[in-house]
Amino acid sequence: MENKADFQYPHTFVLLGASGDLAKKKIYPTIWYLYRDNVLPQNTKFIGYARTKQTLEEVKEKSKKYMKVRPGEESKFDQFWEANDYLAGSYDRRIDYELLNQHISKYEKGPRANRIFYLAVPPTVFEDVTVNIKNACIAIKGYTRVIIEKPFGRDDVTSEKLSNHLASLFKEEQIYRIDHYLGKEMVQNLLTIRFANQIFSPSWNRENIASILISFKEPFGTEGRGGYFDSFGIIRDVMQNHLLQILSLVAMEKPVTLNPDDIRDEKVKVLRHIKPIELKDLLVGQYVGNPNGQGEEKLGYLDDPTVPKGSVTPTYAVAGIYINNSRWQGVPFILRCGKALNERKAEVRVQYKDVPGDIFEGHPKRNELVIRVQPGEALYLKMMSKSPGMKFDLMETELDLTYSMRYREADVPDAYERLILDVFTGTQMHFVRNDELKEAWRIFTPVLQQLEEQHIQPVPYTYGSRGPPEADQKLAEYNFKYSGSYKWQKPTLH
Ligand SMILES: NC(=O)C1=CN([C@@H]2O[C@H](COP(=O)(O)OP(=O)(O)OC[C@H]3O[C@@H](n4cnc5c(N)ncnc54)[C@H](OP(=O)(O)O)[C@@H]3O)[C@@H](O)[C@H]2O)C=CC1
Ligand SMILES: O=C1O[C@H](COP(=O)(O)O)[C@@H](O)[C@H](O)[C@H]1O
Repeated sequence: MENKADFQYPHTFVLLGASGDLAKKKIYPTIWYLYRDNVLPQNTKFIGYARTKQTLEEVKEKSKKYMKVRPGEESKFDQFWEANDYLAGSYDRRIDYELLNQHISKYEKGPRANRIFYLAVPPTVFEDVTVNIKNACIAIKGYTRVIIEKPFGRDDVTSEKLSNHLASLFKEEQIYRIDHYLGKEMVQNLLTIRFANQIFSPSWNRENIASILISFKEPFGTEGRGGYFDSFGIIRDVMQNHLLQILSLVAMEKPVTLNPDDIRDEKVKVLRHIKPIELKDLLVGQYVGNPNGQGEEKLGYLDDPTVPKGSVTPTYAVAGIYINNSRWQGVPFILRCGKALNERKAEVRVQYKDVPGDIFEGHPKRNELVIRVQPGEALYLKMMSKSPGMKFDLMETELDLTYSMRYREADVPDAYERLILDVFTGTQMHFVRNDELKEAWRIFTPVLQQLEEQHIQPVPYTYGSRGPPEADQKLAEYNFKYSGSYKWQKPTLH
């Protein structure tokens, strides 16, 4: 870790947008867990900043219900809030940031002091906030780092404008672009699975792999908050960032070292081998209410009063992507994501080719390596085996690494905990670099424009279903075979 030596000095973590939803639901709980677990620099001050005039006690009241406090941790929880302050101020007036600067400076005794700014603010105030941080709040005795959340623009042009703006204020190493999927255990494990196992490396290519499905499913819709979602849609919300990031980790070449820039160089390289997606590569859907469902399930996307009438914004999408390099040419990477589906699930399915020259009557099913990101981290390899006993039958089975069974004591931290700690230690391995972002928009912008300009009608699917039936046809077109015969024998404990 780069900056552990710095941990002896004062640090200030400024949460801009401290009155908002993300702050109360995610960021306050995360900094509390990091504080509780004693992994942050001892002398860290947390300052919430937002326009709302409120006391720290009110901030605490609003976020308390999202923060787990286990028995025996009550006094530590009180200490955490003692390390907090709240300051009300505008986002656009320099004078308010000068006051913020004075406030931070009070805690910065000694030769060195570092500052981290977390921007949990809407994109509309983004430029004002960053300019004012630069003009009035830069650390003079240590580093200044800024953490930013998506959306990083809504197409190539707006994203580049934002990147240029940021680049005019900060060096790339000061900017931490969060894609919280990069903080998830199994996404971080991809590098290890791929490059620390000789068994996978030689078969990870077009000679052996038929297709790769990278999938995100969520069992709830927009639930009255579709107004924001409608201007983005599922492709910008999930596919262009989370799923494409996973794709680049699954497909990239081995980096020279584990240095963050070596890894990100390889991620960019693989993205550069992908042509912009075309309409023919895409299927989009939008959920409709389920008349037999309960509560929210009865409501379709267009029933959400915050969604414009007749909106064609996709809430579901499948895209087939080809990587035009010698490892992957001809292998479809299928990205699939949707809201209001039958389950919460994010996973990667690496489907191997059919066994050539089959000698078995039962016909072997394809091997499939499943990397389940959530819920319940797991890695399992579906394979064929002889059925135990006198018979000589083929049987589908699996090598199963289910984390909850194998690592009972392990505490898998939340993505945000890892990522915020990474900012303190200065490791950018799990953050999105400017050139990765540029490539991601290059791949998706043309098709997003075509969807909007041609007003492409999404295929309807029912709330709580697996998505539009047409999506399975699309998967089959991209050489993803579902046999439907696999039965998982859930292990029983002895
Ligand atoms: N360690 C563990 O926890 C393990 C758990 N299991 C569990 O066993 C169960 C089955 O294993 P799994 O690998 O999912 O194997 P299956 O081959 O049974 O299912 C794979 C997935 O295919 C999708 N599917 C269903 N119908 C179709 C269709 N008509 N066309 C295309 N795809 C379809 C479903 O996901 P979707 O709707 O997303 O398309 C399904 O989850 C799962 O619940 C799995 O979690 C298995 C092994 C280990
Ligand atoms: O970035 C986003 O991710 C969430 C899903 O995150 P998860 O960690 O719960 O899987 C999604 O609900 C949201 O629409 C999207 O913006």
